[in-house]
Amino acid sequence: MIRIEHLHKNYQAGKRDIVALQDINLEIAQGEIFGIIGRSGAGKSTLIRTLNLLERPDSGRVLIDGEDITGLGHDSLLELRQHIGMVFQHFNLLNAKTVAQNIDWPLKITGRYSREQRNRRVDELLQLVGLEAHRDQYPSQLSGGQKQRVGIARALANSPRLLLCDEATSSLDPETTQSILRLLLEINRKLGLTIVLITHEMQVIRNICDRVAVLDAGIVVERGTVVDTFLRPRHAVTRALLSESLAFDETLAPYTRRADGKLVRLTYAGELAAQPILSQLTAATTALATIVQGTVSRIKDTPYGQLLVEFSGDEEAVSQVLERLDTSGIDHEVLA
Ligand SMILES: Nc1ncnc2c1ncn2[C@@H]1O[C@H](COP(=O)(O)OP(=O)(O)OP(=O)(O)O)[C@@H](O)[C@H]1O
Repeated sequence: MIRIEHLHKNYQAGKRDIVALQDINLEIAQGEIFGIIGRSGAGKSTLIRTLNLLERPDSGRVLIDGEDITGLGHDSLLELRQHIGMVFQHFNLLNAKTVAQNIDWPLKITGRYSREQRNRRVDELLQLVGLEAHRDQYPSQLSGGQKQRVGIARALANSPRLLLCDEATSSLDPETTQSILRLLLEINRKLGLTIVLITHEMQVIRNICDRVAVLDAGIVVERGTVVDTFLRPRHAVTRALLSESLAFDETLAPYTRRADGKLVRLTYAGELAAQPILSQLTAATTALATIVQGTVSRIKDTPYGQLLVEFSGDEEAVSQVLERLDTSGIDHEVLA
């Protein structure tokens, strides 16, 4: 649906040339939620803004449904932007207008609809984002989460093909973030809408994205399904962003290790997460399994586990467990 080819973008800051994007190549499929994550200054905003040409790349192409949008003239670009909704970190609402008027605004400026048609559409959108009771309030009377719901309804007004979210939850508290993420997921599923979002929070990616690209200094350093990227991060930047992932915490060892066994990191996902894997690995042996550290949780709809386990006891029994691990389908690494 979206193809980004050899995208480059530099900024000029005085005499300095700042490279914001370097040879970005990405494909984003129809109906998926695609996340772009990176540290501050990585180029995320620049990249997402090239998808509706709020930012013009210096070279490269952005194809949406096969059409190269970088070649569009002024009128075609305005037309295109009606089909690409955008949600902003700071909401960007019109403060002198009510909730309903804010949502109506993009409908009104097309000049295509009667007042009655617009009212009907605004009612539908208010219902979709759960703000029926706030129709006639002003942005100053709303919470951050409610403001973002208005922002989302407004972005959806013209039934876009694509929704861009620029740090849509970064100004919200964790609970409100979750409710906005649930809303985005619901919209994606109900409307089959493609969503591209940028964030610096892995939590956002983990909760709703299907695939992710990790951006660093204007370069895509890693990309893949969220499950794969989270459970098997390859690049140091991804590992650093994954602060919640299971880095071995040295300070735990004296408390939780028996210190005479093999310390093994186990990573598994999907059906394996519902299996009694430790019992199966040690069954009919005298080996003991001690959990040193661990997480069992989910990435979007995929359950997973990451455990640090010490297998101890009789040497032969421990070897037998390690052999079983090799044929188990569980990713594992013997650490000590
Ligand atoms: N208008 C501009 N003029 C000059 N430099 C810019 C401009 N906009 C962005 N930059 C620079 O380009 C690089 C990428 O910026 P960008 O805002 O895309 O990163 P980001 O990943 O979105 O960062 P943040 O998470 O802090 O918003 C940074 O070095 C930034 O300072």
